[in-house]
Amino acid sequence: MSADLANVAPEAGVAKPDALLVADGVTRRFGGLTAVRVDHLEIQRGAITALIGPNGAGKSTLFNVLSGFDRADAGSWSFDGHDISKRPAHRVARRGMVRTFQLTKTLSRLSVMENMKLAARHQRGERLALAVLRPLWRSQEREIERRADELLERFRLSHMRDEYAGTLSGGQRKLLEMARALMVRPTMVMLDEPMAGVNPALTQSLLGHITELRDEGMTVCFVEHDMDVVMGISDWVVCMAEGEVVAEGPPRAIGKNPAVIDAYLGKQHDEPESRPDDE
Ligand SMILES: Nc1ncnc2c1ncn2[C@@H]1O[C@H](COP(=O)(O)OP(=O)(O)OP(=O)(O)O)[C@@H](O)[C@H]1O
Repeated sequence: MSADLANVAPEAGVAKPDALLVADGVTRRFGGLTAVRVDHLEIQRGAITALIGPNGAGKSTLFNVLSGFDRADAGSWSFDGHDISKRPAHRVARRGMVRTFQLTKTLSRLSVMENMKLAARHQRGERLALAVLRPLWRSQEREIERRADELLERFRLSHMRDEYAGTLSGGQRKLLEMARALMVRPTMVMLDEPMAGVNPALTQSLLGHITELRDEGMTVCFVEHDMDVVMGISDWVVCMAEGEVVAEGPPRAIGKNPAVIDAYLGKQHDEPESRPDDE
């Protein structure tokens, strides 16, 4: 664990010594269902934070809201001291916070390189620039391509550069998702289940890439179901259940936290079905 987090109390909503992202009162409702109601959450700069919790806990919804891909019904959140609540995704990305997305059908029909270029344009929100600054755009295009090649090399996808993204294996897709997110040199990446559908050989490689990003100073927050992965690479773990943050702590302690056990097994797990006194 990074030394900075060593003295942080393992409590839901606890303050961090150097918080990059700070969220308050974030609520997202879908009809009658409150998918997210996070009172307070801080994400430590330069650390790997895992977001865990049972299915339907609200993890992806929280990611979507914080990164500007979904709207909140209430709440505010700041990134590096700047209020980014209610900002669209490309403005959040411009501030330095980017989330990964699974490759959609449309993206599968584009080449790996086209995917990389598209990520840069979308994250920068360049529609206006395209219309107004064509000459500048051409030189930007070259810079984008140079950056893309650099990242494809780093993630060992150079040989797939001109292939359709749809032909990539599950693990290669995850690498491409990560590479796409890095096109705009973010300070924080939010990875949604980066290991899902990845074979064990590539899992190691992906884990290596994630810790490498942290070691280079990037802040990483990821949603993950695989506890071995969580234990293996996170500096801090946040557990959600029914929309709320119910526990936080270092990975070695989180599995023993009663609130985490309750979240996964249901509160009734420690209540015997019938007590001897009842008889
Ligand atoms: N667009 C939507 N419309 C209606 N309900 C939604 C929508 N998105 C999410 N929900 C509901 O909000 C709740 C939280 O979902 P969310 O996907 O955020 O959970 P999660 O923790 O990411 O789950 P999982 O681990 O299964 O991906 C769920 O009950 C889900 O059905």
